[in-house]
Amino acid sequence: MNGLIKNLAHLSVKNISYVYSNGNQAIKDASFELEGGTICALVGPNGGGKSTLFKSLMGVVDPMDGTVSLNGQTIKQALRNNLIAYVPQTEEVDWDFPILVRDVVMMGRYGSMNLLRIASRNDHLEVDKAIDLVGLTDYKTRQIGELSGGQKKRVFLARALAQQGKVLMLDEPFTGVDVKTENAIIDLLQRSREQGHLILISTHNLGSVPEFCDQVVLFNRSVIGFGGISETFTEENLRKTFGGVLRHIKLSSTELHDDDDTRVVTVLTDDERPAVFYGNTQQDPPSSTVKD
Ligand SMILES: Nc1ncnc2c1ncn2[C@@H]1O[C@H](COP(=O)(O)OP(=O)(O)OP(=O)(O)O)[C@@H](O)[C@H]1O
Repeated sequence: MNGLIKNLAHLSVKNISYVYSNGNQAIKDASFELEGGTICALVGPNGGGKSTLFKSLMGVVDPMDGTVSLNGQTIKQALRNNLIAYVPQTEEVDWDFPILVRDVVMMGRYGSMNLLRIASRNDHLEVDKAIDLVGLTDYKTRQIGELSGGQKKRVFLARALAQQGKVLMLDEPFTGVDVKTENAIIDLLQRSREQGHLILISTHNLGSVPEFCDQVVLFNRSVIGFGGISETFTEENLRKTFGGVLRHIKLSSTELHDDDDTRVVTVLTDDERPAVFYGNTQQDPPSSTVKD
């Protein structure tokens, strides 16, 4: 959070595969590489393997084949060296556990403390700063279970910011948050990118991907497409990723507009009526502006 980070991250995922014990193949021969100073979206259908990919990058599951490394270190070494911060899906957390907001955020500092985990003055300062950045200073001494869904997400974002890892991974941080909170989170991620952090974010909110991400990994068991937003986040690639079923996908890219019409287009399945969305308001489309 303080100034530019040194030695930018280089995350390398090479030919990894993972099969759950019940035979579900969640990842098949996936490869991509990312550098610090980037926000990369991880996009794919439900059950497409995004969370399992995150778990592989967090060392929670061990790929049967392939390798994951960060700056030449194995993921286990990178975790020990405190290089990776993670914001989990809200459902993965036990909210009944009695713990204060500031203590959750302090967990982000554990990797920089000694075995006794005695927080230094600097640890307290960093925790206060991170809580302030996510706008929760007034909630610092609240039990986390007493917060709303969006506030809980911000607590975990603060924990990740306080950790100051080179890589920040967020699993669906926008689910259930209001527009103001989403914008505040995007603003924080953009600031982290400017400092040189590598940010990998899984999201179903496809409309906002071109607005704040530089790169995208399109993922459905394997990498369907990977690269810069303008060349990779295309209708054709999205159709491949989602198996031809696109619902409420808003693309304002020129690919869907050969004219000066800048309205976003929503592509629906074949049996549904096409529609144009103006912000959040659905209206009947002038047929000439919609290509499906
Ligand atoms: N613990 C598990 N045991 C067996 N199969 C699992 C387990 N967790 C996930 N799977 C299966 O692995 C596949 C990938 O699941 P995963 O949760 O990684 O997808 P996802 O892209 O994160 O989905 P969503 O967008 O719905 O969160 C799915 O077919 C899922 O049913």
